This record gives sequence, C-alpha cells and structure tokens, in this order.
Amino acid sequence: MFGFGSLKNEFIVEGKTVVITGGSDGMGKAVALELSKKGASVIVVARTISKLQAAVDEMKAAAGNRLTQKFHYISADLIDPAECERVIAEATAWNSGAAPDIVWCCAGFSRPGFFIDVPIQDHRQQMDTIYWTAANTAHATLRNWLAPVPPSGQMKTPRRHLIFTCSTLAFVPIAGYSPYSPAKAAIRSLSDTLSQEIEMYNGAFTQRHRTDAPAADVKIHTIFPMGILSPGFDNEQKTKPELTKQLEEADKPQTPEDVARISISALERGEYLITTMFIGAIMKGAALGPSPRNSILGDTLLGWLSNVVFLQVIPDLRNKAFNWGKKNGLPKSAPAS
Ligand SMILES: NC(=O)C1=CN([C@@H]2O[C@H](COP(=O)(O)OP(=O)(O)OC[C@H]3O[C@@H](n4cnc5c(N)ncnc54)[C@H](OP(=O)(O)O)[C@@H]3O)[C@@H](O)[C@H]2O)C=CC1
Ligand SMILES: CCCCCCCCCCCCCCCC(=O)[C@@H](N)CO
Repeated sequence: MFGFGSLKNEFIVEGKTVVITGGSDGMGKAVALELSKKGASVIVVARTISKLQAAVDEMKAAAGNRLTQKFHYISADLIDPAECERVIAEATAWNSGAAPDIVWCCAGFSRPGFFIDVPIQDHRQQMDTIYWTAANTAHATLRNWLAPVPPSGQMKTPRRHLIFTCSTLAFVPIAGYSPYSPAKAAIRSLSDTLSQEIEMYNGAFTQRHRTDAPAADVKIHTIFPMGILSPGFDNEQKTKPELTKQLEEADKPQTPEDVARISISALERGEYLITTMFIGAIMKGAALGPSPRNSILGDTLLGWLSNVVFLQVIPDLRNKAFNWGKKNGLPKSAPAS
C-alpha cells in the first residue's frame, strides 16, 4: 500500500488455465512461454494457424511440468464478438468445463502515420484491432466469470485476473500515432471503469454463502509497455513518419521476453496500472488522474516528479514537430489537395 507492493505472490499461475490473445507472436508469445515455465496451462488465440501451432510447440518445450500442464490454440478473429464468445466457450470445454482463471489480452498492432495521410477506414480498422478485440474479449470473459451461482453451487474458486495490454501512448501524445493512441486510451478508460464496476461483483462475492454471487472474485490489470522488439514493431517501422521516430527516440525498445517478465513480476506484486521501464513510469505519473494507485506514497511522488518533468517535455515535443515542418516542409506522403 505505501510503496513496497504485496509481500505474498498475488499472481500464482501454477496449475491455472490462461487464455492469451495475440499469443502467437511478440509480447503475447513471450507471456505464453513465461507462464508455461511457471506451470500454467495455456491457450493461445490469434488468426494465423501456423504461428499458433509453432507457439504451442514452444510452450510444450518450455513447460515446467509436462504431466500436469496442457497447451492448446484457438484460431479466431477477435474483431468479431461472436468469435470471442466461441473462444471462451471452447476454452471452458477444453478445461474440463471450468472457466479459464486468467485472460490476458495482447492482440493488436500499430499502423502509424499522420492523421490526414492515413485513410479514414484504416483509423477505424485500428479501433477495431486495438480496442474492440480487447473489449470483445473482456465482454465474453466477464459474462462467463460473473454469471450468478447459487450458494449450493459455490466451490472454492481462486481469484481470476483479466489483463489488458495498452501502451504508454495512452498517457502521452506522440505525433504520427493518431490511428493508434486513441484506441489505447479507450482501453485505459475501459480498464479504469471496469476496475470500479468489478468491486460491485467482488462485494456480492463476499455474500456467496447467502445469495447468488459470481464463482470467484476478479482483478483487472493493464500493462503499458514502451516499444517492444516484435514482428509487429518491425512492421510499424515501415509506415512510421521520420518525425515520429525522432519524437520517440528517448525510447529504447525492450525484448518481448523482458516485457513479459517485468509485467508478470508486477502482477505478482499485485499492481494495477503496470509500466515496464522508468520512462514509462514517468509517462504514467504525468497522467495518473483518477486511476487507482499501486501505492499511495510511490505513485504520489511519481506524479509530482512527472509533472515537473513534463513542464519541459510537453513544449519540447511540440517544438520538435514545429521545427520539423519549418525545416522539411510538408511530409512527402501528404495527400494532394
Ligand atoms: N510493439 C510495440 O512496440 C508495442 C506494442 N504494444 C501492444 O502490445 C501488444 C503486443 O504487441 P506486439 O508484441 O508488437 O505484437 P505482434 O504484432 O508481434 O503480434 C500481434 C499478435 O496479435 C494477433 N492478432 C492481431 N490481430 C488480431 C485479431 N484481429 N484477432 C486475433 N488476433 C490478432 C497476431 O496474430 P495474427 O496476426 O495471426 O492474428 C499476433 O499474435 C499489442 O496490443 C500492441 O498494441 C504496446 C506498446 C508497444
Ligand atoms: C524523462 C521522461 C521523458 C518522457 C519523454 C516522452 C518520450 C516519448 C516516448 C514515446 C514512446 C512510445 C512507446 C510506445 C510505442 C508503441 O506503443 C508503439 N510502438 C505501438 O506499437
């Protein structure tokens, strides 16, 4: 509470069943492998079957206990809400009728470009890929997890975790990310709203011996990575404006493995809004607003530091954009009038 995190492990995965969307590549796959090493049974979800099969093979090789753990994939386009319902139903059937204990939304990719240069349908596509894959997955998952169970049907069910993967761009604007950042900011807002709403269900859960209640209590978490050296990152570099690369040069992208490990450690400490490196924490501190804190003291001090740092960072980013235009004129990609 006062900055040291929880002393007990708040994110035990051994023997649990985890669904990871976007688990066939980049950060999602690194998370899948790390949780496999820690003893979880894992289902990876994405569209391309060949990559999913490769991820399952790698998880089997990484597994700590081949006797108790099992691995599976489901191919689905999570933009379609009906597909998300099917994923949760299939995962439950595969898990001997028990709902998954942990659902981690990692699906998504970025298509950078200046606002007016990116066709409007690509903006909408980014909202579908980033926000709606996460919201659809959360909706299907929570409808399953929060279904009322009568007192006679209650069993000892461990706490469940729903995890979103956002980006520090939800906290700080960077020119060239307008197709992407608004969708990530929407995830952050969904996460904050759900983390409050879930308290109602968690309150009802305490009364499970007397009245209908969910089968378990639920915690929401959101991860805010900086750049990740993933296949998705290589792809976004192709359309990323030079100005955007300059504005984000303070970022030294991390490996998917580091992002996975650091995120899982933070979940083990019981954190809610999770950053993966110092600059990310500063970006979060500038934008904490009304989000729940990981620690009152730590996050308050971080907020003070960040607010001072950002007095300089906000005009610096804007000046860089202005000077870019002054020196280079309109971007070559600019549409003809
Ligand atoms: N790379 C970066 O620099 C950063 C990334 N992030 C975020 O982290 C997460 C992981 O990124 P990264 O490691 O780069 O991921 P990758 O781009 O390397 O992999 C994306 C994964 O999502 C799956 N996916 C994409 N669209 C869909 C869809 N419609 N339905 C189902 N699955 C889908 C892909 O599989 P398939 O295509 O086969 O469906 C793949 O498994 C994303 O949410 C991203 O926005 C955050 C900060 C920085
Ligand atoms: C001392 C502190 C100063 C803070 C300065 C702010 C610098 C901005 C860095 C922007 C980094 C963007 C990372 C997210 C990338 C991402 O999500 C995309 N790659 C999409 O995939």
